Amino acid sequence: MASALRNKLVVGGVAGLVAAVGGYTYFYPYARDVALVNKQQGETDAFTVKKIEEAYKILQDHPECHSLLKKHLTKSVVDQLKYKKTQLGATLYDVIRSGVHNLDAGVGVYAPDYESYKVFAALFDPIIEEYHGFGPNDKQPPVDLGEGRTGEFPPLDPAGKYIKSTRIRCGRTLKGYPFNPLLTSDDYLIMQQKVKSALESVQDKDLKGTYYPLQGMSKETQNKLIADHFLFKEGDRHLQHANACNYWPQGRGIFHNNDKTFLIWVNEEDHMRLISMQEGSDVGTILDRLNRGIKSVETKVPFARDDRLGWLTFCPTNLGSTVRASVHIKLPKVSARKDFKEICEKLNLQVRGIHGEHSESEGGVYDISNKARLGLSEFQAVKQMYDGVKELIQLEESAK
Ligand SMILES: Nc1ncnc2c1ncn2[C@@H]1O[C@H](COP(=O)(O)OP(=O)(O)OP(=O)(O)O)[C@@H](O)[C@H]1O
Ligand SMILES: NC(=[NH2+])NCCC[C@H](N)C(=O)O
Repeated sequence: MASALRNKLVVGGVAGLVAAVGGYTYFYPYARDVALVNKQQGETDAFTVKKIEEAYKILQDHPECHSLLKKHLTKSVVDQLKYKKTQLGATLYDVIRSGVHNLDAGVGVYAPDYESYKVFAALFDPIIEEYHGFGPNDKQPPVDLGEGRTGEFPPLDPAGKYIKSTRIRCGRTLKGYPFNPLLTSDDYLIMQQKVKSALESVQDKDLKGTYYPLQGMSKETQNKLIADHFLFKEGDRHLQHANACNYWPQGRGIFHNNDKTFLIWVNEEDHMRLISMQEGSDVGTILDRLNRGIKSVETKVPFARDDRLGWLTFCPTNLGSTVRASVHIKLPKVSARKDFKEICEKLNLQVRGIHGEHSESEGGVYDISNKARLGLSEFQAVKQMYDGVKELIQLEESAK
């Protein structure tokens, strides 16, 4: 028996919302996937426990695997965590499966839901500590987007000798939803609708734009957007093996303004990635645009934040400020040095290739960004990139 109360409903004792999406009406329980949760409660089944034990062996036996997962998934951590489950049913195997199928991964773990960071803390905490330098008793500082202080970041390379373009992105999770592996097909449609409606109400002239769902987008358009560095790639094996690409391309898409200087990715790795980018090196202007973009969206869709971990993200490398500020830069002399990567590491910088993570440099152009995102504010994360890149440019100029 179902009793309707405006758009709220109770079906078989379960309270939920009725949502109309794409011409269909869905019943959406407040307690997520109740039937599924009931089925999944209790200890991890013997088959999964065996898979976890086998995974441990695969990682340890592989001489070329150097991931943080391998390092921190010790026998005692396996024994401590192998029977554990979150309320939504995520097991240790769900956390590690990407790194077990991708032995070349640098990190190798993802959190299927928010609770995983707590239930599987014996694995996540040491990985987080090694990646961000953020200990178990540390706490993410309060939000500081650097509003009113973006003038502290004048163009890094005013003459345009080294930097081609600059990009700052952050990630956000919609409150009340788990991460990709636990999202249902309906979740994707509902979340997409929520974000799309929020974006339609953006009034700021230079932020205003259009949402383009991936479903129905021609391959040609998609590939052009990827080649031009605006859209996420498809078929990332790290995400695929994390079970993060279910129902693809449903619920995935991109919003952008006319100039493609303010963009939002929907339901790729994170529920949302907000991006501000443009040619040149005017970090202050780019940060100011991103900040206005964040403000205009967060009033419409509430985001999930944890007191200790800051803004929540699917991958532990993105927690906290979630900010990756990067430049596409050509430094012929410095990048030819054998110790180029070490120099960058010392400056807390991460080096990537021209087509993003896990890609190679082309024509001497590198993607250089801040490495840490947790334990420092948004402003400090941008400053980490800014100061580090400034130093690299000075090194380039002083090199013989
Ligand atoms: N400074 C930049 N200028 C132009 N394009 C950039 C810049 N930095 C990154 N990009 C482009 O953004 C796209 C996404 O890159 P990438 O996936 O490495 O980073 P991300 O969006 O920060 O996410 P993640 O860290 O999760 O991979 C790629 O096409 C990449 O070349
Ligand atoms: N986009 C990210 N979350 N990047 C960080 C890690 C990516 C991948 N899981 C690895 O370990 O190499």
